[in-house]
Amino acid sequence: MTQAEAGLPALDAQGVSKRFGAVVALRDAALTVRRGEVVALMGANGAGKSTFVKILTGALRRDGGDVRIRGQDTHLASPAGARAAGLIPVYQEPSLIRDLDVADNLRLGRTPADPFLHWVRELGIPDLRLDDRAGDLPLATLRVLDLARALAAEPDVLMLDEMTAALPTDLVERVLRVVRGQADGGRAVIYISHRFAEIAQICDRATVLRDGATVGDLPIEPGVEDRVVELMLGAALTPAAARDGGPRAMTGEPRLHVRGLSSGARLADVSFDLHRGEVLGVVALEGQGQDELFEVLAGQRRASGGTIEIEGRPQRFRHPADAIAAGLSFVPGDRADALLMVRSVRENIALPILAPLRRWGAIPMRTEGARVASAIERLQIDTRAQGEVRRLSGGNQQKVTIGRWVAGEVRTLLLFDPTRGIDVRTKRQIYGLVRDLADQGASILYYTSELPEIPQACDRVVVIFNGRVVEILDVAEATEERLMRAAYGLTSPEGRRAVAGAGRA
Ligand SMILES: Nc1ncnc2c1ncn2[C@@H]1O[C@H](COP(=O)(O)OP(=O)(O)OP(=O)(O)O)[C@@H](O)[C@H]1O
Repeated sequence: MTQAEAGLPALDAQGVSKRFGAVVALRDAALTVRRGEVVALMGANGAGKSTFVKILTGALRRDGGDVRIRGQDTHLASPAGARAAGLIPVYQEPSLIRDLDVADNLRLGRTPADPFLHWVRELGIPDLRLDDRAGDLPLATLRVLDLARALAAEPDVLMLDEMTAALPTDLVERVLRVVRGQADGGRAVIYISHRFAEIAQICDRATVLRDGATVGDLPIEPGVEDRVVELMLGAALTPAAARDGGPRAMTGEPRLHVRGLSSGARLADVSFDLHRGEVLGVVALEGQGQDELFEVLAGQRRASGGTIEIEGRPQRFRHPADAIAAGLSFVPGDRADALLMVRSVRENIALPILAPLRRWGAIPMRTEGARVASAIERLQIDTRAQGEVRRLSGGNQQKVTIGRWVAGEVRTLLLFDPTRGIDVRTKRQIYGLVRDLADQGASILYYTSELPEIPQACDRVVVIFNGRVVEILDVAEATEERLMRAAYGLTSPEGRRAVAGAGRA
């Protein structure tokens, strides 16, 4: 690199536009990033962030605008061309081919194994084997592997789209350290996220997109959050309504009674009760058995021990249909598992409504239509590209997975990290929805990788460590510090007493 090049922005994009048929995804997007900087790219769901990154990495062609790399006007015609120019992305959805093992995936992407494995260890996954089949790995691991692959390519400009959204807190910390380290080592980073705490921790500036246009570029300093939200939404966000009444008294027979549940190597011994009208939070670091717990409850994986009772009746699930028939509705963390990608928003939301109605002959379209419309409205799903769900922005796809259960009549909802990739305003709507469902008598098990969500949405919280429940707390006592300590296996006497109580049949 010449000295003149070194002084120029690593990447400078101005006036970028892009349409998909009638949908204007970008009108006037601009972004500049220099070496040594982490720039946050922010915007509400559907603002155009992913489209912008795809243009900057050659995955999509822009309709108009200029892109300069180290001062050179550039037409990025393909992902390979962008890679050659040093622009490397990590997208929202895992990119490894599920049917291949890790080694074959590396070969396919021409990723050198040694630096890849170095970054995998650095990022906190010490036990990865190259012969692991990608499809058998948890979503969080797949995301970290995508990042390790990008780092192994030694990017000039690293672009991370919702990198931490599926990660538990311990992995998030490592990722943030590594990403900041990249910039401190002289690289440029573009960081898309809906999490302000992370942005405050590692970013230098925030560029804000609204409806496809850049509307602000601000240095990160104390108090910038409100200004960013205002720019993102075009208005100030009304303060979150305080939860009224505190946790309700949990009396009577629990709706879901789980005792000594175990499965595979990770889920060792989990017991808890979930009551009617209750939202029970689940907190755990990566790989503590939470994935297995939800899979067993959803009928996707067999329990090797323990019991599940629903309203006093013992259950044994052999298939997801058994869990659904027993009234358990599962929203998985990986939306690719939940959605029919080439079907419409309406069909995806109507799926569980139609299944029971079909048994009675003709489908009453009006009832279905009204329920679907109400779910779309309540979750503010952006339906500009509603013909096929795969064309929606990531956050809007996530809303469809939740809308499906809001539109139906849900009794027990198993939510696994439901706000992954969801913007700040819609997150609040989801907490409100979860509370409304509970007020109407639904029971909700709510795993979240974002601790600040617990007081917003939950009545009580169980913390799982090493496949076991180590602490059960009322939300009033569940400070972030206490939850983190418990998540690392450092529990309190009160929490241990509550766990001992739940262990009694
Ligand atoms: N292939 C496509 N065909 C039609 N419309 C599309 C396509 N890809 C994106 N869009 C539309 O472009 C708009 C911007 O989407 P984009 O994914 O860039 O948003 P985003 O800011 O990344 O949102 P999120 O925070 O939800 O990930 C959305 O209305 C989306 O539906």
